[in-house]
Amino acid sequence: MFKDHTVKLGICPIGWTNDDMPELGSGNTFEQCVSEMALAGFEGTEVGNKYPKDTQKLKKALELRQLQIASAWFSSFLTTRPFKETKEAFIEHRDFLYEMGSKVIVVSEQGRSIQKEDVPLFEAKPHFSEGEWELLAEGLNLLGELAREKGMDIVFHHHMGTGVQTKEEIDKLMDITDEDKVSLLFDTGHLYLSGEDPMEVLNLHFPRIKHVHLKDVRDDVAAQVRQKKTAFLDGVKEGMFTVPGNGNIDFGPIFETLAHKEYRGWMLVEAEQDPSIANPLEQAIIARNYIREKAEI
Ligand SMILES: O=C1C[C@@H](O)[C@H](O)[C@@H](O)C1=O
Ligand SMILES: [Co+2]
Repeated sequence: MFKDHTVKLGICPIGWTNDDMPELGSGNTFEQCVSEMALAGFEGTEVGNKYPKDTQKLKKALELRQLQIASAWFSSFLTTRPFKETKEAFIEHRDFLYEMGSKVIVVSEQGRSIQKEDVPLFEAKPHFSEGEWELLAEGLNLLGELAREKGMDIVFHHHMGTGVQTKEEIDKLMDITDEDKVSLLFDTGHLYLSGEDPMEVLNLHFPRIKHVHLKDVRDDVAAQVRQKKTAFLDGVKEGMFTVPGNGNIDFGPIFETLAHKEYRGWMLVEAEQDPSIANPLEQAIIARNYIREKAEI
């Protein structure tokens, strides 16, 4: 299906330790996490809160396991804080990723996000005013220029509970940002949970997609989250997300389209769950086997 070497397959540490809820998987060490990623058959990862900050130490630990750093999450506050604050933090983050050999930088706008708030996920997401959209577009174009200084790209992460969640909002963001400066991260789980058709976003925005998160959704848990007005992080703890092959998304057409359109870049399994309930190594193996079967890689 995928031609040799066009796609790299990774897994994010969020199934072992969760940056938003450090109590989840607090006993799981960095070494266990990266060893199990390699054991399950992955070649890359993103950065989690337990990874060494020292790039030499991190490189050594990864080289021993033949893993690469695909990218790492960056929270921007372009709609709510002075640009200077986001810029300074972004440059530090960019330089760390550059040193680690990454080509893309994941950016998520967290201005007015309810991602970490105790409010109903399906009712309380922010809706940006025209002024906020302008701030976001201008700021992202500037971050894109800063990334380009190092030959890198920013990939914008649409996300549940933020101002860029729905297909309509993604379409608008792509429309008002510079295609040469702002690329898109395609996260299957966030689109599906929001009620969008991931295939529509994939087909429409494929030329801008430079990073992929493979996240599955359990329909029954998602329905409970909606009905009980649960918050995002509580939904995560209840098992709203899982690894591909373990939930209700059919990844067959998604893989076929990515392969057919000759996607080049990383695809990373990213499934935040409670590791005391969903054993991270077992989940990683389930995902790896499913991808081998469905995507033939
Ligand atoms: O890429 C991601 C990073 C996480 O921190 C986030 O909450 C998760 O849902 C996600 O998609
Ligand atoms: Co994601």
